[in-house]
Amino acid sequence: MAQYARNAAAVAVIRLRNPPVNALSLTVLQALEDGLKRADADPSVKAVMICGENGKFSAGADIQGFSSPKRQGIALGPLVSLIERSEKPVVAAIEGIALGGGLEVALGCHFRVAHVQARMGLPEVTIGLLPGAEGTQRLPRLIGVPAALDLITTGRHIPATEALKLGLVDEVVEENTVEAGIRLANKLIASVSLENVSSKENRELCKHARILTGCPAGQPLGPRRLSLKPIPRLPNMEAFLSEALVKVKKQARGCLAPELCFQAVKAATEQPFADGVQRERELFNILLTSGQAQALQYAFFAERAVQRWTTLSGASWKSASPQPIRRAAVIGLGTMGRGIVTSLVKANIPVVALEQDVEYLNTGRKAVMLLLEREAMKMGQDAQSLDFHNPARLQFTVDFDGLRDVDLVIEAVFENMALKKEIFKKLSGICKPGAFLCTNTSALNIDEIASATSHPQQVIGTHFFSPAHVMRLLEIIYGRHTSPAAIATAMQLAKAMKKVGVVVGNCFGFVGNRMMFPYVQQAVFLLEEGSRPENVDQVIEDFGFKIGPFRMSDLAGLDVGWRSRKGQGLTGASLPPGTPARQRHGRRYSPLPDLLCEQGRFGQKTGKGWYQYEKAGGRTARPDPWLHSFLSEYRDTHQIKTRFIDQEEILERCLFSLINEGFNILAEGIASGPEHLDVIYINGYGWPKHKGGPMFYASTVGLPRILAKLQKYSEAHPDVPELRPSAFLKKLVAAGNPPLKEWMSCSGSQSSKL
Ligand SMILES: CC(C)(COP(=O)(O)OP(=O)(O)OC[C@H]1O[C@@H](n2cnc3c(N)ncnc32)[C@H](O)[C@@H]1OP(=O)(O)O)[C@@H](O)C(=O)NCCC(=O)NCCSC(=O)C[C@@H](O)CCCCCCCCCCCCC(=O)O
Repeated sequence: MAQYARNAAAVAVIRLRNPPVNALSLTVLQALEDGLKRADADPSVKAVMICGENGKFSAGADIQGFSSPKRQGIALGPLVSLIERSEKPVVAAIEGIALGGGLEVALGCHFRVAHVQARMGLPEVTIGLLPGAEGTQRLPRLIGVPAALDLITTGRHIPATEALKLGLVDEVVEENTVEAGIRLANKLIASVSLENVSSKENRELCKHARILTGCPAGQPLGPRRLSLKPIPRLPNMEAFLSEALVKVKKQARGCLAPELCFQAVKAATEQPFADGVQRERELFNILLTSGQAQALQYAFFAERAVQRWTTLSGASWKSASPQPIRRAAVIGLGTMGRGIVTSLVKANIPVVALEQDVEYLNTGRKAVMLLLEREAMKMGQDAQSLDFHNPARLQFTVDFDGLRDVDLVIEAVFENMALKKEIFKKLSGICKPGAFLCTNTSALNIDEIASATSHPQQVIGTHFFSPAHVMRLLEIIYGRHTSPAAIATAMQLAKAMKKVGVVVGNCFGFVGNRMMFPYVQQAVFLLEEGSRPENVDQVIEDFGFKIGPFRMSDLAGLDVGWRSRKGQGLTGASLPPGTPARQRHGRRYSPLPDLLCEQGRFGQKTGKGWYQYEKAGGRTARPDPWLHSFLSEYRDTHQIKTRFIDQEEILERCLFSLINEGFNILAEGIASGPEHLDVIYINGYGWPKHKGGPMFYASTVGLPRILAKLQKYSEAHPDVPELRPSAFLKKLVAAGNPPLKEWMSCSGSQSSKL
């Protein structure tokens, strides 16, 4: 709702109230409209101030409402117009946040005062929409087309100081914003009512109010009504807009909202306000019904739902308390360790960074300092807080004794079980008993690592993604003995590092890599059967992935998987003589990646892999004629009949096998809901967010179709168990293809939090 109050000095205060973020539900909108009408009808009210409860103006329209079947009721756009038309000055007092529809309400007000720590923005684009309450028409009139286009197409939040520079707010205050808003409202009242009074003091007050408001005498509000303002012209508007469109399209990678945001702002430059608003509405409705908005809004809530973690044994976020991390340590300063140290420093956690010897330490130290300097450059003034040259904040050592008093250690050494166990044994003897011992591993067994310590309840997996200071995902893996406090602490740490932590169970590859395995496997099988790396990558990139499986493999290095397969006895010296080239343990196996590695083709780092590069370390992938003839010879050698494989088959075999593994993971309780898998894939594996993640995508394709396709491919490839439909998928189809939020109630495992 919105609370209406009168203060003694003729200012009506309307306070938006809908905890926790004062989202503009229909009830809030109705109360806001009632408040405005009441203030208008009361002759003793001379000005209105709108603010939000609990130090937050508003996070915008209630996102839940967009997916509710009943969307009738008062619309926000007309309400913003109503505010703007008011004959009594309306002031917005912005504290905390004014986002989306919240900022649009503020744009309807005649004056805006913001607290210095407030943040503002129009993030609708990030949930697949555009500012649909006339914001695409008012904002460019206020701050100009380039700045408005930037805010609307990126959805970025800006601090109050930047808003002041842009002219988005009139005043930034450090003190109580509501009081400042009332003070301004009182000055405005004085400006209106004292116009014709001739005392010197009143004339001064009037002058002050006019300077403050920029309103000429006798027309106190006209120029403050943004709908009446012309769009600030650019000398080269057309050229500017064409360039901007190219940029927006490039960054959107198949997501509709940025381009439609652009179109709405373009309409503001070409049409009168009312027509622009009409265009905004049309474009808004296209987005609202596009499916992408639904996917992006699902992703928004999924990211919040995974914060409410549970484990198979019933531990959960409700009962577990995170422990404070006053000091942390990182072991190993390779690529991952450097990124992890950087993330911790940025989170203001003092760090001890440890390497095995002085040479490695010096190399690692240089690399970390370089990363931190780059981060500091990006942060500008705020960088002072990093203070990373201070040894109390960041210390480098080769001495394990330096780890005695840390609260948490993140081991980030080479992916080798024996080495990790040796380190954990050492840590167990050195660290204080309450210290949490985290292992950065992408696949290894957490329980086995924990078995090397005397307090396995403190051991937990923290799977960072490369580059660790950039990637948002942190897969948090609990073992058999991991304590709820360790999970809660790791989740808290993820938040401090501005990452999204997802709690999952312990199995080979955990969630992300376990689902990735069948996807990559299918991609390689497709090469055997007739595709080329560039065909497969193109299909996957057209779907919206940032990078296809072969470009990805070249980037990560083919040697990583090769080492792991050698370790598993799938290739290399330990392979029993007589093992068929294309079969392991009775299943289909492709030795293609091993053969490339044997040729020294490790990907970008060697200048050759699935593609060729301009040089070792080069980044521009070009199709490689050598690889094409190598594939032909390989097919001849193994008498594989080549066929044309269409895009549909490429997409389905890669994605449906990945999704199928997702259903197995859910059935086993390794993740407690489909939203966990989706958050992992969006934030760690480049799954296009506007397709909602693999499990959401499955729900949009329809589970019966996924099942039928898997059955078809499985019959064609009986030696590929990953294509055999998961029992849980079959169960869901038999249960009538229930909506995603009901899946877990059919699993016999835990329930989804969505
Ligand atoms: C606000 C935040 C920055 C806060 O972050 P923080 O980390 O502090 O906290 P959380 O993110 O965990 O959030 C706490 C809590 O609040 C929930 N929540 C947050 N924002 C919203 C919201 N806007 N709506 C609902 N719920 C919200 C969140 O889920 C958490 O809940 P939990 O249960 O997990 O505790 C951060 O939350 C944030 O960034 N929020 C989103 C901000 C945003 O995107 N705002 C834009 C919203 S969309 C909008 O405003 C649209 C407008 O332009 C108006 C459009 C006009 C509408 C017209 C509609 C007409 C439709 C009819 C068309 C007819 C055609 C037809 O029928 O076919």
